Amino acid sequence: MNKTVSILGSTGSIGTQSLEVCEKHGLRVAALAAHSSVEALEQQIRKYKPSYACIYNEDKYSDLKSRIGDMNVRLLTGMDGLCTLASLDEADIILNSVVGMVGLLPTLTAISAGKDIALANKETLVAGGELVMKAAADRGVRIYPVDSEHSAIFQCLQGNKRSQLSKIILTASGGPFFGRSYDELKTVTKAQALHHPNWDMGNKITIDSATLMNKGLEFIEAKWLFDLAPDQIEIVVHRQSVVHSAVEYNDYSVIAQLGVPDMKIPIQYALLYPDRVSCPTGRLSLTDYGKLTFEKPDYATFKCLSAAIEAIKRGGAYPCLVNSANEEAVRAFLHDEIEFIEIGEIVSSVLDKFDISDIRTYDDVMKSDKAAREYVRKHIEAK
Ligand SMILES: NC(=O)C1=CN([C@@H]2O[C@H](COP(=O)(O)OP(=O)(O)OC[C@H]3O[C@@H](n4cnc5c(N)ncnc54)[C@H](OP(=O)(O)O)[C@@H]3O)[C@@H](O)[C@H]2O)C=CC1
Ligand SMILES: CC(=O)[C@@H](O)[C@H](O)COP(=O)(O)O
Ligand SMILES: [Mn+2]
Repeated sequence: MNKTVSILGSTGSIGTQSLEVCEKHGLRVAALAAHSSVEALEQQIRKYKPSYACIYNEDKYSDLKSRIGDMNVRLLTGMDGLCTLASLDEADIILNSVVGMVGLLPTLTAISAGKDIALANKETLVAGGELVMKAAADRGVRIYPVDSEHSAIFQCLQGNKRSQLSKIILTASGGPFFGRSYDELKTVTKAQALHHPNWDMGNKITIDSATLMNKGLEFIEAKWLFDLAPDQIEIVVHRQSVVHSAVEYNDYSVIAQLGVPDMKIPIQYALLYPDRVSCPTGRLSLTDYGKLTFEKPDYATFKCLSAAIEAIKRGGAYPCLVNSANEEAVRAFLHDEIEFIEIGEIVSSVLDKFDISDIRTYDDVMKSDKAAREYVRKHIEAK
């Protein structure tokens, strides 16, 4: 497996698991990037000896630079640095696992450079899905999904005709608050929201799972990755996170992908596609689970989910607006500025506050992003 990988977001949940996969299969790590985690990035640079590293936060640059003075690595910073790592000559594939729509420009840069992408950063496709998919098609670049549900769908498509797909079944764990009423959600705490039943992930996506915004983002991500109409996507709550998603074909045969809830499986499939070799994880024992359950989501209680679906049905800038509003609302919740219940209120209010506008360029995305964030910040300050 002599592939070379550039990892954006290497100190996070996906990034560290990707490094385990690289180590297990002898993939070379050409580049590592983080936002501010100087110590963790220093350790990774010492261990993996990349040619390039990037610390996005410019205030952390000199600290990291002095720590790694003895290492033969080119250290960069800021968005220019991140984009350099996204388009490295020596990388065969770029793994984008930064969090948030800040990952969009590196994704577009990787595509311009003709680099295949293993994409975990779902906000990229939510904010700029049409731009990304068109650019990838024009440049002949492959986007391998890392998100577990999208990897499952991608796996279920192998060996079948895309033209004979009738719909996909996108599974959702339901998060820590599945079954709670709207009133019950008013008193949940940050610690409870950060406790996902099945997955150990970064804070932002863990909150998204609790509000079910994650499933809304994944609905939009699936629309773009697999060229689906919204009515071809059915969301099913499956509490055990063993069936990672499924595809129904025209003959009503449904093909699903199953496995233990461990991101190393989809990460490895994206990095080593189409090879299937031993993964550093456990085996699935269906008899240990005994029972797998499937239920309908509660769209009225989990307002983020319905807002995201409405946004992609309306199209234009709406998916970007709900995503950016969510990023700001989650940031505020994590900083104890708002309550959990307000995240859904804020995200859905965006649909009434902004008129439809087109997204034709990266600058259009950034304008909508700025407008949504300003709106949310003012809303929170005015409280
Ligand atoms: N975790 C999971 O199991 C899954 C995650 N995803 C998606 O993958 C992405 C990453 O999630 P996750 O790993 O959980 O998140 P984490 O918060 O654990 O990690 C985020 C990583 O991105 C880095 N980062 C953030 N912003 C920047 C930036 N501007 N420039 C460079 N690096 C940056 C962080 O650095 P630092 O440490 O310095 O902050 C960190 O390394 C998200 O989009 C998420 O939705 C999808 C499916 C599953
Ligand atoms: C592991 C992964 O892919 C996450 O996106 C996961 O799906 C989150 O679980 P939820 O189904 O609770 O959103
Ligand atoms: Mn997922």
